[in-house]
Amino acid sequence: MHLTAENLAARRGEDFIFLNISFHLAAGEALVLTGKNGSGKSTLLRVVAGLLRPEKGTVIFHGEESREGRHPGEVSHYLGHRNAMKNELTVAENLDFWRTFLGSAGSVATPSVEDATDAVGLSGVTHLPFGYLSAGQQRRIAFAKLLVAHRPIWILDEPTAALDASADRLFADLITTHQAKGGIVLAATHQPLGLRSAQELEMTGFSGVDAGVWG
Ligand SMILES: Nc1ncnc2c1ncn2[C@@H]1O[C@H](COP(=O)(O)OP(=O)(O)OP(=O)(O)O)[C@@H](O)[C@H]1O
Repeated sequence: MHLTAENLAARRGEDFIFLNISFHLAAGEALVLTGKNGSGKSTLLRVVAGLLRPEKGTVIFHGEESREGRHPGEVSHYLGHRNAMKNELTVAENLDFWRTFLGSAGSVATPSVEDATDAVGLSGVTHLPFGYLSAGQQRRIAFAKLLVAHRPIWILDEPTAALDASADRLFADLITTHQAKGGIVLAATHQPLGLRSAQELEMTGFSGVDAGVWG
């Protein structure tokens, strides 16, 4: 299993945000994107997730079940800045929706909604409307979405924003467990996540493109 990006370039509006980005991630490996605000981290993650079309270049996932390459967006979880949950639905209804909607890639067993909320340190909240939870609790439930449906690639944009120190450690442990099972992780972050087998890519944004940083 591996994920390969070759010579990716993306534009927002008139400007190129990055050019010639290439990377290769094998099973169990992670890519951590760093760089200042506006440097293009979210843009690159959205390209890999299939939410934005690259201006040029390719990104392809090769799984174990088939020799054919697929777009990684088909086999990824994307955790963006927003939590992608409905405030008026309960935690259980939200997670049930995602479990059904996403299905499971492959035949990997996934935890129940209750077990997934336990795993993010929030037992006994599944009956509450999502909107009743605090910002940090909501982020934890958004993370539980990654557990209730199996996806080999996790694409995480600032996953630990709004979290306390214990949640930081918990997320790092869940990500490490995903990697240990052969999962691939791409994460944009302003704070070290302490991931294992991680490559770092520092994004420089439009000014970097101008200065020829990306060659
Ligand atoms: N929808 C859009 N239309 C035009 N430009 C955009 C759009 N979204 C983002 N941009 C621009 O693209 C550049 C890269 O933004 P991006 O969100 O990828 O940065 P980032 O590194 O993730 O930043 P942050 O650390 O603040 O989350 C910025 O200059 C931003 O203004």
